[in-house]
Amino acid sequence: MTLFRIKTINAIAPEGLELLGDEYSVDPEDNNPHGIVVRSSQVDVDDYPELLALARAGAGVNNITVDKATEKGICIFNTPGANANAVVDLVFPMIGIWLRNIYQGISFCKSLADVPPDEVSGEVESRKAAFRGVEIAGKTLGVVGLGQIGVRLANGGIQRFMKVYGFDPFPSLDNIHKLFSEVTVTRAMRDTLSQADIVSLHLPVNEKTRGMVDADFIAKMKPGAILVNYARGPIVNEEAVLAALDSGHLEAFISDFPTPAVIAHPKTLTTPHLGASTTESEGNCSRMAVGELSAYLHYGNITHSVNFPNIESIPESTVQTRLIVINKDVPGMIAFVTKVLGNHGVNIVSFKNESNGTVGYNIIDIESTLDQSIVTELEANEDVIRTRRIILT
Ligand SMILES: NC(=O)C1=CN([C@@H]2O[C@H](COP(=O)(O)OP(=O)(O)OC[C@H]3O[C@@H](n4cnc5c(N)ncnc54)[C@H](O)[C@@H]3O)[C@@H](O)[C@H]2O)C=CC1
Ligand SMILES: O=C(O)C(=O)COP(=O)(O)O
Repeated sequence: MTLFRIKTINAIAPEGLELLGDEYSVDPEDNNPHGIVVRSSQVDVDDYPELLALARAGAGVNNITVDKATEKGICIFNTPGANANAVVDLVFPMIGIWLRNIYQGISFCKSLADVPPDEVSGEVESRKAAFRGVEIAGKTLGVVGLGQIGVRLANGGIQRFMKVYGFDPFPSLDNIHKLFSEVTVTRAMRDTLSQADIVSLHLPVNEKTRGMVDADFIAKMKPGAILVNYARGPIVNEEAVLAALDSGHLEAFISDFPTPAVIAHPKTLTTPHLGASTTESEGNCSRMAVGELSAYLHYGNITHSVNFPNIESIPESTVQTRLIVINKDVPGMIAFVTKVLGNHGVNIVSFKNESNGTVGYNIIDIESTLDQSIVTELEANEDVIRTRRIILT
């Protein structure tokens, strides 16, 4: 029997979707789903009246109306780290392609297709000097954003015999502990920018970071440095970057977010948002997104939400009803919920609460059924955003 309808948007790897059992329907055409799994397409949660949760199979959630989702009690997940390796695995080769003139070298070889066979090797040896490059080893890498990707990139730089500096204004201890000791973490961004031959961006786009890489940012970089953007296009002020390429202050701009002006500039290399596009990463993201979504739909448990607090509770076998109360994070809500339930003689087996400063989330286990009238009474409180009754069998 179908309990939950899931809509997929974009190509979601089957490895994850296959984990969903018979209680789920999965349909890209579903227009009224309980859950959505999406990659980079835009999603406005207003379009889905019964939506309970959405899982972004990936890192960035700038394509989702997260604030509206919070107001409506819709939980938004992402999959931290699941595609981080894929990004790092592309950024280093792209730097190498620029530094070693590989793109031009490959084009040159292609141009030899019609040269008589006995002349090819002579052409190669006489003209290869034009493609001489420089090495990654010994260069200084500056990583802006030491999250899942930034930490792996910084460590990868050390493994490639680079000097590595990194900056993050809100570093998570988990990530910082994974950094190799050789990486220098600077307290100010300018101290990373001023040291680096190559600056790589690995931070989310949001109202604070949109346009962050402007003329001032670039002026703090070393003359002749290379800028790499595998984070998001709008973090970079394109006009400022193009001007710096023209003046020579930047040697090159390598980006996953092509625009006509960037593609047209001779000092750029672009890829079509390919950072996470590997078989491994797509499988990881799909499995993780589906796991998060199904734990939420079935039990109301939360891991890796970007707008709700993390919370997990395993129900006792005697529990019949799990009541979820999502409320604004204001004082007195636990007392309110327990009072309403107590007034109706409802015996609570377990009450778990977590909050994140915006949303309070309560998992209340009950050994009986729960009348709709009691739920209605809870919902009448203007600080209650949403409730769910999950029937456990
Ligand atoms: N090109 C692609 O296909 C992909 C792009 N991305 C992009 O990369 C971003 C980072 O991904 P993850 O490392 O997985 O995320 P993450 O959340 O683990 O790390 C992001 C880090 O950026 C830091 N940060 C926030 N504001 C900052 C600022 N103003 N300056 C410096 N650091 C700042 C945060 O404190 C955090 O440590 C994503 O938000 C997404 O936009 C992620 C995956 C694939
Ligand atoms: O995870 C991210 O933030 C990405 O940018 C990856 O996007 P994608 O899932 O490849 O469309």
